Amino acid sequence: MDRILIRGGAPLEGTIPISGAKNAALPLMTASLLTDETLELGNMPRLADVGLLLRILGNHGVDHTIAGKRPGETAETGQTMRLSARTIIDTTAPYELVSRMRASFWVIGPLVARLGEARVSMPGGCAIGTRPVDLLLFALEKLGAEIDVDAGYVIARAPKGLRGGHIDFPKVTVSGTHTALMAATLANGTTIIDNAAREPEVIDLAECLNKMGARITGAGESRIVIEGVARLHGASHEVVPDRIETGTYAMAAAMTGGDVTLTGTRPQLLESALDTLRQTGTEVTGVNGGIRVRRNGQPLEAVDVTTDPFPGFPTDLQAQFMALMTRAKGTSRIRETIFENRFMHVQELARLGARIGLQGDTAVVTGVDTLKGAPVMATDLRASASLVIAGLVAEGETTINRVYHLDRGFEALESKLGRCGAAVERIRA
Ligand SMILES: CC(=O)N[C@H]1[C@@H](OP(=O)(O)OP(=O)(O)OC[C@H]2O[C@@H](n3ccc(=O)[nH]c3=O)[C@H](O)[C@@H]2O)O[C@H](CO)[C@@H](O)[C@@H]1O
Ligand SMILES: C=C(OP(=O)(O)O)C(=O)O
Repeated sequence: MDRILIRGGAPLEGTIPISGAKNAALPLMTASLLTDETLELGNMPRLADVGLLLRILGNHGVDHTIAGKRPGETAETGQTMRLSARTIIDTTAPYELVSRMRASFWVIGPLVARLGEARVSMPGGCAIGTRPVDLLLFALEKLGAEIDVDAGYVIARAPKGLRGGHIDFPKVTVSGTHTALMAATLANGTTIIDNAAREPEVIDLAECLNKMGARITGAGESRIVIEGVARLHGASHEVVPDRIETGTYAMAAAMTGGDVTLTGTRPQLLESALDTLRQTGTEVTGVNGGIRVRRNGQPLEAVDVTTDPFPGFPTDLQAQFMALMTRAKGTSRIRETIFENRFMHVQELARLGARIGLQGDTAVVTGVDTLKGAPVMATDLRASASLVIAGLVAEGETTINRVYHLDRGFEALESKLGRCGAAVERIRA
């Protein structure tokens, strides 16, 4: 297994291009199942999760091509992918593939909407929590699907097609909202989603679906209305910039006392996280085509944070912010409200000398003057990023094991950090 070796100490200085969002790319790819025409997706990140979803879609009969390099394209810039689900050859998504990535379960909505049936393995829990799919199934049932669970598979059937309905989510869920949106586009009649997730990735999916001929209004608000249509057609869409990658490098710049411009991204995608960063004493400004993050000499102030659905502080930046707070002046309380077990980075950060105590859903972080390099283990995707951020300022060498977690969601991490002066190197197994 590959490892990442970091020699801490250098402030990050320079420009980092931000990739297309993993968490938009994945649902957009599953949307290709809704039409027999070609869906073209630009600004697609090169990530392990994208590769795995291609395999899952391929199993259903989706053909794909990845456009050759365009002028100016580098390993750090997005690629263009074309997906064609002309004929669906299999409506089953097998355990072997679905168990490796939760988002692969999301094929269920498009499959049942277009073909009237889907058989998808239960995704199971993961390191950050149990992550049930009850609300996705609740949404499909509201649209008239019959749901059975047999031998670890969810079977959704709607032989006469889905019909519009009222989906009032008892809890905000991104995966539930994606599923409801995709399924309702081809349902007969009008669907109202209440308490919908408002994340930028939901807006991106809705915009792409509308380009494919769907009739969706209100994405980005708590109520989304979908007028069902008989069929969707091909379209071309650019994936929204990755706000989590943006926030991660913003925190890395703040941690190292550097000066970094993040290009190809927008402050509006992560206002809450950027405001929090400003409260730490970091200068954050919108610049033409990106965001500049600078901290020169001033100490980091401790700031309390609670994760929340968008527009709140994202759970996917909680670990990275915790890493930042390990070096702050004073004590920061970080409360996680979305996932019940998203604190596995705590013990790994402690190996580097961080002082963090856990009180139920809250981590209490007391800033220390120095972190010291050590071997650490990546436990999940964003936890891995927190170890990178800590490693960038730790004295000596930090080796991060189980890098495959990072490869799920951070495109070209070593070269993006390396071009800003960080000593980060991948040791291939
Ligand atoms: C691939 C992707 O886009 N992943 C993101 C997505 O995950 P995901 O879409 O899985 O997260 P959800 O918003 O659905 O989950 C939010 C909360 O609702 C719960 N829940 C969800 C569905 C359900 O049927 N029942 C239920 O109880 C979850 O366990 C969790 O506690 O949104 C999360 C919240 O912003 C992010 O952390 C993930 O990075
Ligand atoms: C938790 C994440 O992804 P997933 O939902 O695919 O596990 C994430 O992107 O931080």
